[in-house]
This record gives sequence, structure tokens and C-alpha cells, in this order.
Amino acid sequence: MDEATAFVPGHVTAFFSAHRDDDPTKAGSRGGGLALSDGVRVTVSRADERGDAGADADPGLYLDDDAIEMDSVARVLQALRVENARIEATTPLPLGSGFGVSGATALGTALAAGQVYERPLSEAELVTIAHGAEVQAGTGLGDVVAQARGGVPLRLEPGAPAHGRMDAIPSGPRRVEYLALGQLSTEAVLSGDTDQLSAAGERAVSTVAGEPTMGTFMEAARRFAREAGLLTDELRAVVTDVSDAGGDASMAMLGETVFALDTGLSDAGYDPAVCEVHRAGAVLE
Ligand SMILES: Nc1ncnc2c1ncn2[C@@H]1O[C@H](COP(=O)(O)OP(=O)(O)O)[C@@H](O)[C@H]1O
Ligand SMILES: CC(C)(COP(=O)(O)O)[C@@H](O)C(=O)O
Repeated sequence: MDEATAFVPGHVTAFFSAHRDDDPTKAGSRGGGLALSDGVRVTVSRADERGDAGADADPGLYLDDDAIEMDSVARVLQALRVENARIEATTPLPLGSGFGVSGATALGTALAAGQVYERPLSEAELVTIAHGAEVQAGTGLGDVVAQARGGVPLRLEPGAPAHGRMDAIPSGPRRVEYLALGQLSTEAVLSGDTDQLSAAGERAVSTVAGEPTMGTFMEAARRFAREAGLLTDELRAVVTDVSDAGGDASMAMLGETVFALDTGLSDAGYDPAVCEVHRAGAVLE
């Protein structure tokens, strides 16, 4: 096979607790979030077999045609012992704004490179490689396993498939709106003191696991955003505007981004991007 393409949903985390471990397959997060139909499409090809295609055949990672570096992807390629691959990712989502673009690109790369380079690895093994790469890069803890599952994933125990435990809130088609105001470095937040944040995250997971409904989920998301101490004045103002208009919104972890269910942001007078809950996990196309 010359090339393969995978689609991986975006994922906004609504609340989470961080769990460190020297073993990256055991490290991860508990938490809840939404898999999004806006995601990352990743095509992997063998750059060394593309003949005279010029710059279009150069190896490396390209996000919407720009050459970029992403540690999570470099680590996936290393784990799969893949060299000289060309990885073309496209996404409507902004990078570094809490949509799990680094996890999605890592998982899409693992799935597609596994095909192109004929690695005899199962889905769970490829998810494990992408999860470990994302954890070691410091850019995420739970996005990859959530993106592999889809829907409204609840991460009840942290870690890659062999260690983690997941469930989900049942969801039919559901509109999601989002407003990305700016970037927030996941690496910077995760490398700081996360005790207060994680305590709040643990409470949110217990509450939502005990009553797995979208209403409880959004209420827990808002409480977590307040308790984690990550809300800027601007984020707080937007979330309040949505509540005042009768809607449900909270902050996407970890980004300067507000997400809302249904028409929450547009009803409050904003001009958000619109997608929906993606009710399936990552797939090879
Ligand atoms: N222009 C850029 N802006 C933000 N991150 C970038 C950029 N180029 C490369 N990166 C890399 O992309 C990754 C973004 O990870 P993260 O902040 O967790 O974002 P996301 O929430 O989208 O996953 C990091 O590895 C970062 O080094
Ligand atoms: C919240 C976060 C730790 C980071 O998410 P992002 O900034 O989107 O990469 C996520 O991976 C999680 O474990 O829930």
C-alpha cells in the first residue's frame, strides 16, 4: 500500500484529573469530554517511494500544508520504526486550543503508518503507541483513548487500553458550538502543580459517573472550570453570556476555548464554529 488515511475526531475535555506514572501506558487522566465531528484527517505515504514529485514528496509532518513539528507524532514514528514518511494532516480545528489536535494527529499517524508499513499491530496496540507518545510529549493524557472511542467518553481509570477503563454518556446526534479565543500550552499546565485541578477533576468524574446525563456533565464541567482556576475573565464572560441566554457552555481543557451544546453560543449572540458529537471512534478510511 502506497498510502493510507485515517480520520480521528477532535476531543474537548470538560474535566479531568492527571495521573502520572513512569510507565506511559499507565499514566493518563480520568475525565469526561466530547468527541467532535471536526477532527484531523491524516494521510501517511512513503516519501522515499514518490519518485520525482518534488517538494510534494518530502518527508515530514504537514498540517494544512504547513511543515510543523509535533513531538507526539515524532514519537509514534519512532515507536513504529518508520523513517522517511510524509504525513499530511488537515483539520478545521485550531492547534493548541484544547481540541486534542496533537493526540488526534498522533493516533491518525499510528493507524495510517501501521497500514502503509504493514506493522502487525492491533488497534489497541496502535492506540497504546499513540497514547504513550502523547503522554511522553507532555501534550495530553486522555485525548487519544477518548478519540479512539468517540461519543461522550468518560475515562473512569487512566491509561492506555490495557490499564484504562472507559464508559460513555449515551448520545444521539447533538450539535456542538465552539469559540476559540486563544492558545493555552498543555505542556505548561501539566508540568505545573495540578493537585487542586486533579481533586476537582476526581469530584467531577464521580458525580458524572453516578449520573451519566448531559445535564450533569455540563454542570460538572462548569464547576470544574471554576475550581481548576483556569478561567480567564474573557472565558468567564462568554460562559456567563451563554447561561444568561438559557444555554449550556464551559471551557475546553486545555485551551482558551468555550464550547456549548446545541445553539448555546449563537443564541448568546456569538458567531461560533459548528460541529456535532462524533458518535464513533477513529477510523481508517
Ligand atoms: N504553531 C503551533 N502552535 C501550537 N502548537 C504547535 C505549533 N506548531 C507545533 N506545535 C506543537 O503542537 C502540539 C500542540 O499540543 P497541545 O498544546 O496539546 O494542543 P492540542 O490541544 O491541540 O492537542 C505541541 O506538541 C506543539 O509543540
Ligand atoms: C486536558 C488534557 C490533559 C489535554 O488536552 P489538550 O490540551 O486538548 O491536548 C487531555 O489530554 C486530558 O487528559 O483530558
